[in-house]
Amino acid sequence: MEFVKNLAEYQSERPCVVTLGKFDGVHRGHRKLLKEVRRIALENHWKAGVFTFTVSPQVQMGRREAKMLMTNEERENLLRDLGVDLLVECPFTEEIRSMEPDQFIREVLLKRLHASAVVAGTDFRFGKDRKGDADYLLEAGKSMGFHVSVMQKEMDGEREISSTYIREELEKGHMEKVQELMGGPYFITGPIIHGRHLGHSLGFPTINQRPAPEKMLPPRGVYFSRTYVGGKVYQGISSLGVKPTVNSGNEEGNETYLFDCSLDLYGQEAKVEFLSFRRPEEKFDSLDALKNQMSLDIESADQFFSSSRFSTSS
Ligand SMILES: Cc1cc2nc3c(=O)[nH]c(=O)nc-3n(C[C@H](O)[C@H](O)[C@H](O)COP(=O)(O)O)c2cc1C
Ligand SMILES: Nc1ncnc2c1ncn2[C@@H]1O[C@H](COP(=O)(O)OP(=O)(O)OP(=O)(O)O)[C@@H](O)[C@H]1O
Repeated sequence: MEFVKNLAEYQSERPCVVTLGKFDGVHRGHRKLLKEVRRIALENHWKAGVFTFTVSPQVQMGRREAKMLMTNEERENLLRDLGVDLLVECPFTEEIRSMEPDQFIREVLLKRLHASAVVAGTDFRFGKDRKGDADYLLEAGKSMGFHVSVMQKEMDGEREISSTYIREELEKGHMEKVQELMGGPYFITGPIIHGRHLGHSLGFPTINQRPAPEKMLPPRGVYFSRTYVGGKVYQGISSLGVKPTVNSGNEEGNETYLFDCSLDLYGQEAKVEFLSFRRPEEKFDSLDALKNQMSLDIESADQFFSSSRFSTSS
């Protein structure tokens, strides 16, 4: 996949079919557009392109409402896996914000991306003050000679699937619903770091991760999870939160007890999928009480994996 960060210095030689937007979470609605992009690209031997914006972690730090379902890197990796050939990640600068729709089409879509086709949802807006819409794009396509596909919104019953809808469900810890809307489980990625090494003495060693500051997290608590690390997949149980029983700090982290794993995994990248919420995080009076609860959690995870559709995937 070609990855372009500096649009001003880029000019595609080959034609492309492109879809545009934030694509946070790369949900089922987005996937519908991407499928159409791939179809058109294959049919015409064009590049399958996505134009999106860089989300600045600095701007978002500490602003809960601005948190993202995916980091830029997670989105990039997923788009690559979904068959995107060209990803343009553009900072949301004043220059871009103030472009009239016509100027955006000529300068960005035609000149820089060499777009021969554009794919968008019915509510797509672009250009200064969001003046450009799907109808504008269709008209421009006719007069300037590029194809436009406007796709109906993918629905969940009466409600349109959107990143906003998924954020609402994530805040409630409805992981099954989030998975259904996204088209895959909610996950975090990051290196395995050192914890306080208490896990071994408790009898439940865990891998520790610190999620990216801009990453939106489900409620603090215990989740049945699946982890990809070192080329393997493990079932397990994760605890997301601040560990109030053993910690006085407020730094949020994720700990995962992997079933059937005794490897040293420090420093490796891991992807942890949160499949189902089990219970909220608690502050226990003693380590023994915490340990008893962890045993119960692990028992319930065994049941979850043997009775659920995740039972065959480890
Ligand atoms: C299944 C599971 C449930 C947990 N639940 C809680 C909890 O409710 N409250 C809490 O303070 N810590 C909880 N923890 C975190 C433990 O406190 C933590 O794993 C232990 O202290 C080891 O930490 P360390 O890796 O930093 O050594 C849980 C951990 C796991 C694996
Ligand atoms: N449910 C959907 N079905 C089909 N296309 C969609 C759907 N949701 C968004 N799109 C289209 O995907 C592109 C990118 O959408 P974008 O990520 O900006 O919006 P969104 O998912 O609705 O998020 P938000 O809730 O933040 O507005 C746009 O062309 C948009 O119309």
